[in-house]
Amino acid sequence: MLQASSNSATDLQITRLSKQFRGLGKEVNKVISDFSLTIEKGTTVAVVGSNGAGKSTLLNMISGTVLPDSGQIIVRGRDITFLPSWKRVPLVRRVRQNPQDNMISSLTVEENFALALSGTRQKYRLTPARNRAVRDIAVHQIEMLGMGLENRLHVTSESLSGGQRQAIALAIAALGSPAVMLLDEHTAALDPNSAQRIKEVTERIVKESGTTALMVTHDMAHALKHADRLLMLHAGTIVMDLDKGEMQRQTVHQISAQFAAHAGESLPDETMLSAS
Ligand SMILES: Nc1ncnc2c1ncn2[C@@H]1O[C@H](COP(=O)(O)OP(=O)(O)OP(=O)(O)O)[C@@H](O)[C@H]1O
Repeated sequence: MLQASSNSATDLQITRLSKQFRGLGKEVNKVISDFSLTIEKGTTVAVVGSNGAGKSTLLNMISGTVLPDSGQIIVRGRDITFLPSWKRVPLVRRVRQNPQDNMISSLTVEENFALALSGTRQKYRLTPARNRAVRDIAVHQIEMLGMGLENRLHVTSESLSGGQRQAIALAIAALGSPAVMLLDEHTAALDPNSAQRIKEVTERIVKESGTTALMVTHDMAHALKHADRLLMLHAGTIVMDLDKGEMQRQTVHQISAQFAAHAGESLPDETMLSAS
């Protein structure tokens, strides 16, 4: 495996990444074009933008479910650009929008932990579910959530609410403090109260595990409150990149007006809804 050089303060370094898809009529859709990004260790970066801007495709390439046409992705100094997704597990974790996609519904919470733990050693199997050490780790992770879910280790994940599942998914994603956590609209499918709870839990989990988070969201208020940096995407490129100071100095409407000036179109209604 190629060991790429990168700054030790950098968790994620993307260089000149491009991806295009071909339609049935062979028309080419350039989804991500010449995309470069460097993220400092422990930073939470929110990614917002137009519909179809390429946000999910970007996360897919970092998690390895889609391979880029060109460019390079380096995580903690390791070139993962073409590494199979399962081999990225120790470095990159993802929490998806739909709670059902984050755990195996028919397995208990403890078994889901066991599976995830064996995956970090790249040998997926359930045997460790009977292991006391797995239980201790699961309890420790669940305690971090502060939601009183410690007594739910032996229920199947399908019997948990959507918010409880997303919370457990975050605790599983934080196992072993991965370099990068990808949060893919992970509160979008929840009712407002659960979404608010999960946003707070996310901030705690991300900070406690010292991980770098890349958080795709259509919730502008969430992005401004919880992120250290805001990237705004349009047509596969970054049209705005604001640090915390710049995010705090401007109103949501100023940011949105700047986006419209750069992108030639307004942010989607659902993005502004949360901030109005
Ligand atoms: N596997 C695929 N095959 C063909 N086209 C794809 C594929 N995946 C994504 N696309 C196209 O790439 C473009 C970007 O899609 P993507 O899902 O990355 O956007 P997004 O920014 O996440 O959008 P949204 O905010 O609406 O979820 C869209 O035009 C989409 O149709």
